[in-house]
Amino acid sequence: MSRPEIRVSGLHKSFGSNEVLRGIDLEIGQGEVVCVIGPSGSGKSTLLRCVNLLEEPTKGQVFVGGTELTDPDVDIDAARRRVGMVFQQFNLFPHLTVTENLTLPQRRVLRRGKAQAAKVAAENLARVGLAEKADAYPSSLSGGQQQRVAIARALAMGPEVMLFDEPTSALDPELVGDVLAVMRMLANEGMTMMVVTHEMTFAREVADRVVFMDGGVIVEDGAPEQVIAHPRHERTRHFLSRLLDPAMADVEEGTTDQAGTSD
Ligand SMILES: Nc1ncnc2c1ncn2[C@@H]1O[C@H](COP(=O)(O)OP(=O)(O)OP(=O)(O)O)[C@@H](O)[C@H]1O
Repeated sequence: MSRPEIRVSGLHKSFGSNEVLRGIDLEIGQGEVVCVIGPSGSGKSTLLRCVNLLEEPTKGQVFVGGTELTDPDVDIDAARRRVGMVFQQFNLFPHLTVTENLTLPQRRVLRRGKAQAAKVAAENLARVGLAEKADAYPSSLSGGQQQRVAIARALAMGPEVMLFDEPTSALDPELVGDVLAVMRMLANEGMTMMVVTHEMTFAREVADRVVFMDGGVIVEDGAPEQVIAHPRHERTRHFLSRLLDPAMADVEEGTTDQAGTSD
């Protein structure tokens, strides 16, 4: 692997007595795309949130581009700017235009001048295929377009790595493809990406590695074909069989009705 762009070492996170991350070690190389999968509550979001210090780890270290973000002496705001984050919800300001949604954080956080911020906004809107929506308000856009604006907003801050937390799970199925296409483009451009997703086609086709988490630990970490098609661990196999065939979950949990259908 090239120099790790993201390195997580001995990471623990507890909320009160609930130990959510129980010793995570993970390295992601420059330009690598890693998809993180796992059951609900396994700690995937908490791991992402620890990588950009939206959550403070209880123990362990996080490095991005060689800088330790968990070093108490580090300039936390500067360090955090190196990490772009895209959430399930788009979190756009409804009263601002698309361009203003992109310029505001640049001006407030990076102290960019108005013209420079507008130029960077325009470049990144073009990058996600939304140049013609520059003056629109978020409410006039589809969910997929709003998520692409959220991606452009993160890119406009010039991050070294991008984290995606279930970026398509709030979208209608027909809108998912456009967002995944933008993520695929970023991967092809060499962006280092960590993506929590259950989009298995994306994981198979775009990811360099798939990491399976369960119970706050990494159970399996390998090439997509290996983890998805030939999982080594029973826990991974069980999760994937339920994910790829949701009807199985109903059968196992006894929720299938007597006629054999479920709703
Ligand atoms: N801010 C918080 N305060 C208290 N508990 C939290 C907090 N954030 C997460 N947790 C708990 O941590 C555990 C793991 O949550 P997390 O969201 O990381 O899991 P996940 O694998 O991303 O799940 P999902 O797929 O449902 O999003 C859950 O039990 C959750 O309730």
